[in-house]
Amino acid sequence: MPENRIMLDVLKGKAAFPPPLWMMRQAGRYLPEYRETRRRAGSFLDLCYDPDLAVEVTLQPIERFGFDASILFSDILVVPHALGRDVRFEEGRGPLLAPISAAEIAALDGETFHVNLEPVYETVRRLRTKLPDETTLIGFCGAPWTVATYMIAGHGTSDQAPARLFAYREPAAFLHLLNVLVDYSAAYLIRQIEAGADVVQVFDSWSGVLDEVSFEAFCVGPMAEIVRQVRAVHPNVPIIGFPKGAGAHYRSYRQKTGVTGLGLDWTVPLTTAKELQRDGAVQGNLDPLRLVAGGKALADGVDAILKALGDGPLIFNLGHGITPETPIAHVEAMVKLVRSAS
Ligand SMILES: Cc1c2[nH]c(c1CCC(=O)O)Cc1[nH]c(c(CCC(=O)O)c1C)Cc1[nH]c(c(CCC(=O)O)c1C)Cc1[nH]c(c(C)c1CCC(=O)O)C2
Repeated sequence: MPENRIMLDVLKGKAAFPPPLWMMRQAGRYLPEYRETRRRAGSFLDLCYDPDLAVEVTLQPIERFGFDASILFSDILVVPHALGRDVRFEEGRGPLLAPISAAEIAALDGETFHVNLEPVYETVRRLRTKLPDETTLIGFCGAPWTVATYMIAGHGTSDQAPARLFAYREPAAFLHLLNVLVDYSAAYLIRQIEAGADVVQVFDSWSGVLDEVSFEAFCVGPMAEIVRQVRAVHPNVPIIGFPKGAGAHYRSYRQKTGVTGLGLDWTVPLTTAKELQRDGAVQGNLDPLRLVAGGKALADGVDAILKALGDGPLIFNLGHGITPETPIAHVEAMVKLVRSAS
């Protein structure tokens, strides 16, 4: 592995200034070239499973902005899809799944899991050969809790009430679902690493809707087990955990799961982020809407993060994914602000 992948140094706890920079959802609808490829692909899942097109869209933001890291283009819902669940993406409606029952959870079968995901592994292999040597390649999956919320409700919700109720009413079935997702997610990350991913990130986008006991049981426990399983095979590959909305739980999340890097959403105060940085690298946490607004809102947000966190191990990122309405000129301005900072 080349010495010059700056993000890997930061994940080892070293400070780098200006910090390495990438954006969650950096390949997406705010880019006209993404929309063009997407039209050629047919369905969204066709795009995820077509290595030619998935490589193409993964590289688009690297070619345009020269980010320090490239994230595999795929989706967290390919895991339930590869486990045989019906998953669709409808224009303007987001993901639609067949809601899973307790009986279907007991019958989940991963016999063809890796065969189904082979196009994703092929995408990772091709990416590692095509990317500039100094660009870090990030593989990813969804955290068991977040993936379970979509499997249970069948669609996105604002508070994940269906999954929370299911967890309380059907604890045994729910626990089994989390355990299945832990094992397959860990195996999926291991295969991505073997295909060439330098770092893996686990997205727990819905960890912020849980009470203390449930956060511990549904987010921390499963993530600790994923980290254990991945490290047992690949002890030196950094793992970034992004428990969005974890608030007061962020510190114990890192301590109990053992993640290398901690993704922070934009609501985490920078004084708290500074404290979290004492235990290792942090990633974040610009409000994506500052990037939509641009101008002073953007400059102030970037400046505050760099001032607070720039002298420690920081990976500059948004506090969640970039939104489709973001002007490209604002992304260019953000890159300039971060890279020219002194
Ligand atoms: C919850 C979640 C999903 N997917 C993901 C998460 C976790 C991160 C987060 O909270 O945003 C993760 C994800 N989804 C996608 C990536 C690609 C890599 C990247 O560039 O970051 C990643 C890392 C592509 C995508 N995944 C999706 C799109 C847009 C669909 C399209 O192009 O038609 C992209 C580029 C679809 C998707 N996929 C998902 C939803 C809710 C949606 C619909 C919302 C939307 O439309 O933005 C599930």
